Amino acid sequence: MIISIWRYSHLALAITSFVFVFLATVTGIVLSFQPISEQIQPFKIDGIEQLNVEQTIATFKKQYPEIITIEVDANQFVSASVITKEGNSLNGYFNPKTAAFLGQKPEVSNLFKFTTSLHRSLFLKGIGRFFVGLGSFLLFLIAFTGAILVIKRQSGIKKFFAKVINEDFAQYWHVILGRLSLIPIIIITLTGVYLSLLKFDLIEEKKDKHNLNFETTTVAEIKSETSVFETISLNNVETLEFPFSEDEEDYFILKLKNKELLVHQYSGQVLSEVKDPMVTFLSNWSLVLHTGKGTVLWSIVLFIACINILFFIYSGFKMTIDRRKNTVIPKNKFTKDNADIIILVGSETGSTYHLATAFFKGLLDKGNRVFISDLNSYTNYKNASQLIVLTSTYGEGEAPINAKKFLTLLHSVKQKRLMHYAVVGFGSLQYPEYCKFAQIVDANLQLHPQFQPNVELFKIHNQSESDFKNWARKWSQSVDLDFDASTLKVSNRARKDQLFTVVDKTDINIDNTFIITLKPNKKLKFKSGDLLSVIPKQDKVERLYSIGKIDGNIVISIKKHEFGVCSNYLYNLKVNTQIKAVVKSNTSFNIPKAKTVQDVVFIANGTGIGPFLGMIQQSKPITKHLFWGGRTKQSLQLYKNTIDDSLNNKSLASFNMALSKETNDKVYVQNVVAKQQDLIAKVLSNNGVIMICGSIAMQNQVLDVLNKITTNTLQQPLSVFEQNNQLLTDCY
Ligand SMILES: Cc1cc2nc3c(=O)[nH]c(=O)nc-3n(C[C@H](O)[C@H](O)[C@H](O)COP(=O)(O)O)c2cc1C
Repeated sequence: MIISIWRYSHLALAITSFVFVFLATVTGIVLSFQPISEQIQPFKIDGIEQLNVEQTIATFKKQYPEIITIEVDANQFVSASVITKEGNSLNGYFNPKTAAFLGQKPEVSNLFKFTTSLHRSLFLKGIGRFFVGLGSFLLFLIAFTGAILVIKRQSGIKKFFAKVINEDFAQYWHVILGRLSLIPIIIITLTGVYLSLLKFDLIEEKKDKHNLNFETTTVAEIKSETSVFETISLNNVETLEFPFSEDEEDYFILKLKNKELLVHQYSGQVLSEVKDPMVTFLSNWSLVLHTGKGTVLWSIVLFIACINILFFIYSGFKMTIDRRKNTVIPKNKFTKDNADIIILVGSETGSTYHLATAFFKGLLDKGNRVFISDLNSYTNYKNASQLIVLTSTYGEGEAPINAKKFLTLLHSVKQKRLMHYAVVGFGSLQYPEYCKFAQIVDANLQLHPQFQPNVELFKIHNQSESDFKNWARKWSQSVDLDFDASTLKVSNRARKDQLFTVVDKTDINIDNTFIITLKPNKKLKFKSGDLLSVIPKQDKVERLYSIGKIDGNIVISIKKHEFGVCSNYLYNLKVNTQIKAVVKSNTSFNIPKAKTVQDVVFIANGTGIGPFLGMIQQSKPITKHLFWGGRTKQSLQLYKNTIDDSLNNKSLASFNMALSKETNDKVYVQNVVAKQQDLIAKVLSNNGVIMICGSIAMQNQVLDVLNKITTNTLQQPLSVFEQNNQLLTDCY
């Protein structure tokens, strides 16, 4: 709940201040170039810190009979106002070492003038200034609430800069850039607020007055001490006003960075010194920090910070819109009390709702009485016999936002009927506490007297649709429901189709199978085991194909079904034509990293070999073994060259084949796996991985065989290796 307060505050502040922040940022980007454009002008003389004021006055006096002022600006350019020997007045930049005139002060460009007005007051004078000041304060609050959100997300201030897992572009960069530009943004906003308060006289700059009379100046002339001008280097000067006349009561006014001195014009003694109040010190620093005046480096930091603010506006709103789009609970047809099946969803950013909704609709379509809600709405259900919990995990193994109250409710709400339950955890293997909250929910339901499990806790990495369909299949079998999980229609999240060119397509073989090779038209990152999503125009239903990557192309092995809409569509594509599709990453079925795993066993039947065709060719220092089941020797022809090449160049260590229609004794892939139990046991005990792709029927048979092998030879059930992520499946 707490995190939601901070998130809503962050969002509410962003929405209310959007216009001002946007305008201030865009103008800020333009204005950050002003100090840079000033610094590149040719008026800077190196080494002015080695000159003292005495020397400078002497140099100027040699050249000009009368000097009115000398100034040193934030860029360390020296300007002066003098009268020449010819009696002309000369104003502009000078070389303090020679008193030579360098040029007139250039006019501030119209672009900077215009942008400054817009930045300061939106051309609305006082009221505009007020709103800009307010906008600056709101941006400070946004940065502050953002920092709190990062602390919460990272589970503590100490982990503020710890690694962030990249699951979503907008979210990842919002956090990464937010952390990096937090300090500059806080500085920009606080100095902005300070400067506004100054403008409205809400902060008063009370300067002390000099205490000087004629007697002081006369006494000063008598004492012969060294001139103060000799002790002050020129770069510390802001302005030096020369005496109005030669009368001894007229003096120099020397404005330094932190004080003002009145200096006797003949003796060089300090007649009076007034220190700047704290307010002036802060005002000067605020101006420098807010505008970058005089420093190219800080101007660049300000520029980058402004660009980041624009990115935060984009990524922040994108995340909000995505979240809103995602977290729509579908309309219930049945009430909680007249439904038989209750689906409760736990989700932080809404992704789980896609699969939950598809499942809910699939069950409804089959005439089931289903009710869906979020986990925080858990209550008693009069007629329901099945509870399904679909929940993600957040923070460090914590409940997502709409599930925080669930565990308390579970123990306080009295459930009159005995219910069967199933829990599906959605998470990411990149987090150490993988699907932890689902585990906690499952453990609590196990201990609850009113609940009985019907399938084991099921964990899903990266919202894998195929894994979810596998679970849905298992669950529907366990409750004896006529439900075809493969027909679940999952809505397409902001689908961005890409173009692919058909570069090769084989004829169909004896089993009506063919291989299609597609080349992405644009550079695309993908791996063998990822999924190609195709939506044929005819029925607009998404199909997912496991892909292999060979020479940067996508290779798919497809069985052409007589009335199969998508398989016929793909088969009828001609070489060099283009198709629209999307590659979906499927990290739970990519070949593991060679660092962690040394041996991998691939098991497939039929077209399930597709992703493995890419994997066996990869030249990773992993020992790879392939088991494949087909019907006849001819069935192998499609894949033979790739397998032979891989065996020849040793990227594949062994190949075991089972042919079910070649001889009378039907041999299936699970039979050849059973014969290689030593290899399987060695791979699993060596922390290796087994990957299975193909039909569900084959998967079930293979899992039985594997379980026997692990139980007999390693004295552990297969589930132990499954929990250890040593068993990866992608079956349909
Ligand atoms: C900040 C953050 C923390 C996460 N922590 C975990 C975690 O501890 N364990 C885990 O398995 N997944 C974790 N995840 C991954 C999410 O559970 C996963 O992305 C899930 O699919 C999100 O589903 P949802 O959008 O429905 O909440 C985390 C994600 C984020 C952004």
